[in-house]
Amino acid sequence: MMQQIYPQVNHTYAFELNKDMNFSAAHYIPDERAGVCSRTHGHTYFVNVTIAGNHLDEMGFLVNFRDIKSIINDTFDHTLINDLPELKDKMPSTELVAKTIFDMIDNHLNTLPHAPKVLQVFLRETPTSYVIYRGVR
Ligand SMILES: Nc1nc2c(c(=O)[nH]1)N=C([C@H](O)[C@H](O)COP(=O)(O)OP(=O)(O)OP(=O)(O)O)CN2
Ligand SMILES: [Zn+2]
Repeated sequence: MMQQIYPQVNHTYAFELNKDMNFSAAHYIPDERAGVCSRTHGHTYFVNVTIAGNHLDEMGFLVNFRDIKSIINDTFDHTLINDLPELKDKMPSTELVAKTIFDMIDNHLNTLPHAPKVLQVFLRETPTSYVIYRGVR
């Protein structure tokens, strides 16, 4: 799909996992300064999530790739992002969608006893526009 090299995160964890995926969704930026982007339009978003940790679960997984895909697709695929409760009262910009994905993955990882960490969410909205979110450190 996206066989692409993403910007790397410096860390000292023993394991690093990356999951690529895409989802289709519509949005609009409800501000006239956004110009044509204030009209409802669609994208095929491309996502790369970077997760790291020092310990694995009983299956030898840092985290199940399929769980990461489900968390994102079940929320965003074939939606109007403006209507999602996850972005209530927020603009559905690439920046805030990337942060929302990061926070959703972070919440899931915090339920796992071996405590992997999400380090980076790369979100491409168009062939020429993408955002990276790494959380507040
Ligand atoms: N900082 C941001 N700027 C813009 C966002 C955003 O989320 N964050 N979003 C938009 C629009 O939603 C639009 O979908 C993307 O804009 P743009 O990159 O201009 O898309 P194009 O395909 O038209 O880009 P070209 O390089 O001109 O082909 C706007 N800005
Ligand atoms: Zn857009």
